[in-house]
Amino acid sequence: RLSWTTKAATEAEIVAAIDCSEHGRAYLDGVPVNGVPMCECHNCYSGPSCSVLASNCTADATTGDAMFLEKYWLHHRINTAVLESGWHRMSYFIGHNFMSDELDKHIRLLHKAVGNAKVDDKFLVFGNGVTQLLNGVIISLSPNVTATPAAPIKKVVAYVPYYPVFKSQTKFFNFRGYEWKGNASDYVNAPNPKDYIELVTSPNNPEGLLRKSIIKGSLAVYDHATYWPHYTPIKYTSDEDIMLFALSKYSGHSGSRFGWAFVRDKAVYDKLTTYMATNSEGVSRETQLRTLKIIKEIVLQINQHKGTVGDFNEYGYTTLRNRWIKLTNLVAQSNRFSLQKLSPEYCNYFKRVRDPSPTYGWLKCEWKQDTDCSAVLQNGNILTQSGVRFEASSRYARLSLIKTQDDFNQLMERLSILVKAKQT
Ligand SMILES: C=C(NCc1c(COP(=O)(O)O)cnc(C)c1O)C(=O)O
Repeated sequence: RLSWTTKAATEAEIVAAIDCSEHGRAYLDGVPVNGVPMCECHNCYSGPSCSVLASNCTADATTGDAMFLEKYWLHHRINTAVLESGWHRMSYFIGHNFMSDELDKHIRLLHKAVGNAKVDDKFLVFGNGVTQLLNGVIISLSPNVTATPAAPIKKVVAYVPYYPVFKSQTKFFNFRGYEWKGNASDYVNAPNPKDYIELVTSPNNPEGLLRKSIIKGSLAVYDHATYWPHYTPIKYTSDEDIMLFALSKYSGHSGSRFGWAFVRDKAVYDKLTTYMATNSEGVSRETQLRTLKIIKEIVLQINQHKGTVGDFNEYGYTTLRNRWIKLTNLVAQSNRFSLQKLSPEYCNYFKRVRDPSPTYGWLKCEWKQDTDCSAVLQNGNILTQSGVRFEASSRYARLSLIKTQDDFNQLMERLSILVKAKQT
């Protein structure tokens, strides 16, 4: 018989039952109205229960907020709810280097079940998202210019188009041991490749192609934020010196701020754990508990229901594949736009050829006068990220395909008007 947990469980179920018309959500920590957390509505919706749809509202396809996975967690609510006591892990200390041993174990089990990364011979470091680990890894690979003033500083590069945070974060922290040096393709034949920290995103953000390092011998950091079956065929088990993974992209829990790094080299591991201790004393213990719960459910469903929609990976892939089919069919109706070319390929996880299901549409404006694609789309009430942010041409714009169903529907409605327009 439950006792002290009844109140918390009851509160959680009352809030979960608040009707937001499927166009929003109420949360335990939401702003209360008459003592009840208010509905937080999806884009274009408003009103106490998110039932009012603004006419001609602007679609927002800017962020990689993987809310398309929310429905899976609603279906799997029994195995993934976490009730946390008021005294849960109050101490600074947990497991090893501020990391839960149990979570370490289950992350490794997850990769073995999916087959996307070789993990047995590598150290594992948790971070507050890949966002925190990225700077941690760059600093860990760079010289301490105070201790070793003669050591050459590292040149941080990425092959265009690349994830804009690589440049903005590296320039923001501006540590003396490294500097941002731009497009990796400018240094392919560098005489001193070990001086280069090459950020390799695979699959790449924005267009979703699998990538490998292009500077032979560089210190390559593989950002595998989307190297999961939702987004790409698992063509090989990645076995790189440094590999980064993001819970935000895999399970959709961007708000939990959890990422992890597999590191082959012990010295780099030690520097990275020192960075994590110095920067934030590790990752919130609440987040580690929540992440463990989510990953345990994913592994359980893979073991019990692989290949059905009960399998998280199948659910994610099927949902995104359907969206990609709708988008490509719409864009094909005119010569105004084109999308990245992706082909069906064999996937080692699904053990079959699977269709493309990328995270983003990498849209090109083909009409001569449409030189600023993001502006063309904004004039059509669609917000996107301009190709310029990725150091690509302004003729490109990135469309996020992973937000809520409402977001995707609004994107498609607005885009179909632009597709049907006649060239003047
Ligand atoms: C949210 C977006 N990107 C997330 C992202 C991240 C962020 O991961 P976090 O674990 O959420 O911090 C890291 N690396 C790549 C290649 C990414 O695409 C975006 O591109 O809109």
